Amino acid sequence: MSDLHELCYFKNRPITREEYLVPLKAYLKAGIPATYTTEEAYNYEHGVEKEAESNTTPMHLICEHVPKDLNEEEESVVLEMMEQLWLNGAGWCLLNDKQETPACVLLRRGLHGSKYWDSCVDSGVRAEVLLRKLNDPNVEFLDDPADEFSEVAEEDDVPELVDETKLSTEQNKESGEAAKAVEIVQEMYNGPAGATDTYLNTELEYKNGALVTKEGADGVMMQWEDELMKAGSESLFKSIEDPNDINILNIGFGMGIIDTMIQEKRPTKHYICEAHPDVLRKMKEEGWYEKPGVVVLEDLLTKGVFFDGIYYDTFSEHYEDMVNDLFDVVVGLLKPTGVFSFFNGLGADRLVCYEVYKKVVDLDLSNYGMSVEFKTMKAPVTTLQENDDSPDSVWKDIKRAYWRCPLYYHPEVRFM
Ligand SMILES: C[S@@+](CC[C@H](N)C(=O)[O-])C[C@H]1O[C@@H](n2cnc3c(N)ncnc32)[C@H](O)[C@@H]1O
Repeated sequence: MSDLHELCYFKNRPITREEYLVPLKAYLKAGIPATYTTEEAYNYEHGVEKEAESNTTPMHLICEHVPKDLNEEEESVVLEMMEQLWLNGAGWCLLNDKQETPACVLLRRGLHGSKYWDSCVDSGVRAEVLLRKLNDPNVEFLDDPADEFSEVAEEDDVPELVDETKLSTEQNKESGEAAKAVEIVQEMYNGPAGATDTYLNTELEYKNGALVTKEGADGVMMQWEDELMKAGSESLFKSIEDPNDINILNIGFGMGIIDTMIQEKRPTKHYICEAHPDVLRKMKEEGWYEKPGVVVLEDLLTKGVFFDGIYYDTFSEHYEDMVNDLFDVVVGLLKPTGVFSFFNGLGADRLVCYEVYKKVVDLDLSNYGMSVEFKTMKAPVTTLQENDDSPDSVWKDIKRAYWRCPLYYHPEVRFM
């Protein structure tokens, strides 16, 4: 084990700047990467050449060993140690041998919501926002960023944010671990199916309280989400401009759960946008095309109608689609008093990713002059991994669980 790792076990108390922060900074300055793993240290010491499969980083060790009874002073030293590691490119979503990110370790130890947890989430948000910028074709890189990196690293008086951004950029570009982390995150956020075109050409079936793809058994919609849909339908009727002229739009019919709830509230007009032929067939069979006030749109056309409430819950679409296309549409179609809500499954494979995306979506919406409020709800325990083998697990016969969080953050979005 390296000295850097040794430090992260917090064997000596009290935790002071001199004993912990100062050496940590020195190791990093001497060139030990913030992503140096215990597996790499082991392989080095034992002459193993094979690349390790897991990544237990110093950040994992800190999250695993930070004592729970720290006083304020000690806590601030630990937080500064974490900041130093983030600043030097520690990965917020690298996985240890238990497939845990550093924040997952905190969660397991009952430290969800602690300052250490917030530090992990904030680092994730910065990394995600930066990643977006790096992928933006309009961003130009000036000169050779490697030169800039070494200059910046040596200047102590450079403002922190600038410093961190440049360091992280380099880390993301140069480190294999960071690239792997990016892959993991993208996989997490991309949801159960990749592309809309493929999805629309995939046969679906309604089976055992779920809408699934016929061959792959991907869950498109499941009955256990009804409480979440209830919260969605309530939100849509919260800011009605004229009670005699209520217009609601739902994008994505699925099992018609939210649409049935919307119907019970008798809006003047209820637009439903749905694209999949098998779902449209089901809607015809169930008489949705003939219901008074219901307008079925097979494509999201602008009809000169403005909505009191818009709900969005589709399948196989990526977060980028929401930011790049949907938010434009919402801004154009929502009444100034209206409420927009959506099925919030962004990053729901793990709580830390879910909370990172909660912040990212807030930042993105603010660019549209909108703000989001989240109401915390409990998600059914049968969705959690530890219940996978129980007979009432909702994931029985479903290829891939798309929900693993104990909480659901129900979003309500309004113009600021
Ligand atoms: C998760 S389900 C919606 C479930 C619905 N909220 C409910 O309460 O039952 C997603 C639905 O969105 C539909 N969908 C997928 N892509 C779409 C698109 N581009 N436009 C409209 N609907 C789409 C799918 O066919 C599917 O019926």
